[in-house]
Formats: sequence, structure tokens, C-alpha cells
Amino acid sequence: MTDSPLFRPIAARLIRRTIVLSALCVAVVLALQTWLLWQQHRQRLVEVVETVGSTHVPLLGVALWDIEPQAVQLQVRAIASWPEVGHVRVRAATGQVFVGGDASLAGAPHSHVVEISAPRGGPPVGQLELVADPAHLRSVVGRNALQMLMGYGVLVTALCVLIAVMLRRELQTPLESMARFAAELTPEQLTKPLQIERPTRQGRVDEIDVLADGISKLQAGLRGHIANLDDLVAERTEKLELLVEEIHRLSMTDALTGAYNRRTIDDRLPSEVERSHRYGRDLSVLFLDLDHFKQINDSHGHPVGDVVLRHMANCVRERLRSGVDWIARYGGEEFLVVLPETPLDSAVATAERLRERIAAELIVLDGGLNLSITASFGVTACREGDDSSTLLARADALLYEAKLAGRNRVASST
Ligand SMILES: Nc1nc2c(ncn2[C@@H]2O[C@H](COP(=O)(O)OP(=O)(O)OP(=O)(O)O)[C@@H](O)[C@H]2O)c(=O)[nH]1
Repeated sequence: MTDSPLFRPIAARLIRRTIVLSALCVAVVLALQTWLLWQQHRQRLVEVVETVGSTHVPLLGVALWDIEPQAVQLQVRAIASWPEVGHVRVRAATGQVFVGGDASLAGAPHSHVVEISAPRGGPPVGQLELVADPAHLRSVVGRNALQMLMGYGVLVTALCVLIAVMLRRELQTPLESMARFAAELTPEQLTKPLQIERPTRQGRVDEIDVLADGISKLQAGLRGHIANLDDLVAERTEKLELLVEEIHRLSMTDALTGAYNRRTIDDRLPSEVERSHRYGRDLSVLFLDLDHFKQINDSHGHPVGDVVLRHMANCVRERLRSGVDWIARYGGEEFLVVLPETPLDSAVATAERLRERIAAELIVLDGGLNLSITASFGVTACREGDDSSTLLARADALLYEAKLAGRNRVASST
């Protein structure tokens, strides 16, 4: 058994991808902007530190010239109080050193050094070394980056929500309806209309409308096709039933005379005998055989013999009770007539009537030739203990008797 593949709606996937891509874009833009901000503020920090240094240098010059360590220290503290300044060191020409700010930044590689001149242009009285505060830089850049992150975050979140709502409304809901409809559609439900919830679009169509329209047309086409198929099947079935009926009729009928054939005798006679025994009903049979038929064949040819056989079968059939009696060709020029509900005397009377009729009717052949024929009959009735073979054997023996007695006659016995 194979697991069915995991179902992942397209719209949900698009929404997820939009969110991931937006987050990536925000991260890249934010990183770039933070880097630019870092460069800008670092440059600005250096400038601020230089400005601060040069502002305090004249005052430091006076304090060092007057050898007033407290005033120097005061200036150092004032310089160190600037947020941009990390560390301050003043080295007096006398060798005295004054420090302020973060001592861990002392000796940093990018320090800014300014010579401190004596008041009124005397020789240098010391050196001022300033180091920018990297923590200040980090905090300023960090604050700005955080603000940008929040701004972008709000913007991107709002955009993602809007896109998600639109994708859900425009894509996910109609596609889900169509997918559910297609999955649940069975041949019996072909008339079920496809209903999709969609916002009104004032006469404009898109791929989903085209698809839905295609499905509706396909349904209509299939319905028409199935209806045609039903008609076609009904028509073919009718033809087939007629053909089967015809085949059945042919399988039961003798092709030359139209009488039933030997096979039908084997099929029907046992049940006629059985019915006669079970319900105590009369049943008679008569065997008839054309007299001197060989002579007709020999004198006029087989085709004429065939005409005579057909003539005789028709002559007998026309005089039987329709739907009750039946005639079958037993073989050659010998026929069996079955007379249900008929006692022997009535069967003998029927046989006599038939014999007279056959003998009386002239067969008109092509070329003006007229033929008269006679037939001999063996008639018997079904009696207790009979089956179809004993009944036929008795009728056949009686027919033989009729032939022996001179032909064109009826021999009978119970
Ligand atoms: N034309 C034609 N002849 C057939 C057919 N079936 C059998 N026959 C012929 O029927 C003839 C039967 O001859 P016989 O058995 O001697 O019988 P008969 O000449 O009628 O003589 P009796 O029955 O003794 O009066 C044969 O010549 C067969 O060839 C058939 O379908 N068509």
C-alpha cells in the first residue's frame, strides 16, 4: 500500500514563501543599513572627539603653564564626560600624567593626539591623547538599527497579512472549492453544478473562471456523451436481442421447410409427455412421410423435391391449431406433428383430414408442371409409462404399417 502524498495548498505555500522571503529581504536591507550607519557614526565619532579635544586644548595650555594640577584634572574630567570620548590622557612636559574615562581603552590604536601649546605661543607644555568610546558607537548604531527593525517589521508584517488575506480570498478558497468538487465528483453526480465563492469582479475573468467554465462545459459534454451512449446501448441491445431471438429461432427451425427441427423435438417433446402424465391430459403424435418421394427427386431433380417438402410442411402447418399444435421435420421427408390436449380419435381425424388435403392439392411448379403427392401417417396417443422415445417409436412403427399397407393411409393405435 502506498501512502497518499501530503496535501499542501498552493496559497498556504505562497504565503509561507512570501513571509520567509520578506524576512530575508528585511535582514539583508537591515544589515546593509546598519553597516552604513556604523561607518557614518564612526566617522562622526572621530570628528566629535577632535572637536572636543581642540575646544579644551587652550584651557589645558593655561592650566599646564600655570602648573595647576587641579585645574588640569578638572579639564580632563570635563573632556571625559563627553559621551563620545572613551579615554583621556594628558601628558605634561614636566612628565606628569593626568587620565580620565575608561582606563581599559588606554593605548587604543586609533587614538587622537593633540599638542598643547603654551599661552601666547610659547613651547608645547604637554600632549592630549583622546580615545573614542566604541560602546557609545555601538549603542547609537544599535538604537538606530532597532528602530529600523521595528519600522520594517511593522511594514513587512502588515504587507504579509494583506498578501495572505488576498491570496486566501482570491486563490485558496476558490481552488479549495474546485479541488473538493473534483475529488468528490462521481459519474452519478455529473449534473451537480460547480459553485465557487469569489468576490464580484465586474465582468472580468481570470484563470479560475476559465477553469471553472471548462469544468462546467466538460460536465455538459460528458452528460451529452453518456446520454448518447445510453441511446446507443439501448439501440444495440435491441438489435442484439433481435439477433439472439433470430439465432434461437434458426437453431430451433429447419431451414428448408420452416418447421421445427430434430433438436426442438428433443427439447420439447419430453416436457409435453411429462405434462400429459402429470396433469392427466391427452397428447397425441403423428408421424407422416411422403410416399415415393425418391421418385420425385429422381424424376424432377432435388430442387423440385425441396419445393414439394416446403409445400407439404406449409399445407400441414396451416391446418394445425395455432399456438397449440406444432410440426417438426424429423429427417428427410418424414415429419412429426405433436397435438397436445388431443385424444387419439381426434388425432386420427386430423391425420385423415391432412392426408386428404395433401392428396387433393396440386403442386404447381415453374414451367407449367403440376405434381400431386400423397403421404402416409402413423398416429398414436401418449399412454401410461410412455416417454418421448417410446411414443416416437410407436408412431414410427405405425407409419411403417401404413406404408406396408399400401401408403396414402393412416395407421393408428393407442
Ligand atoms: N429434395 C430433397 N430430398 C430429400 C431431402 N432429404 C431427403 N431427401 C430424399 O428423400 C428420399 C427418401 O427416399 P426413401 O427413403 O426411399 O423414401 P420414399 O422414396 O419416399 O419411399 P417411401 O417412403 O417408402 O414411400 C431420398 O431420395 C432422399 O435423397 C431433402 O431435403 N430434399
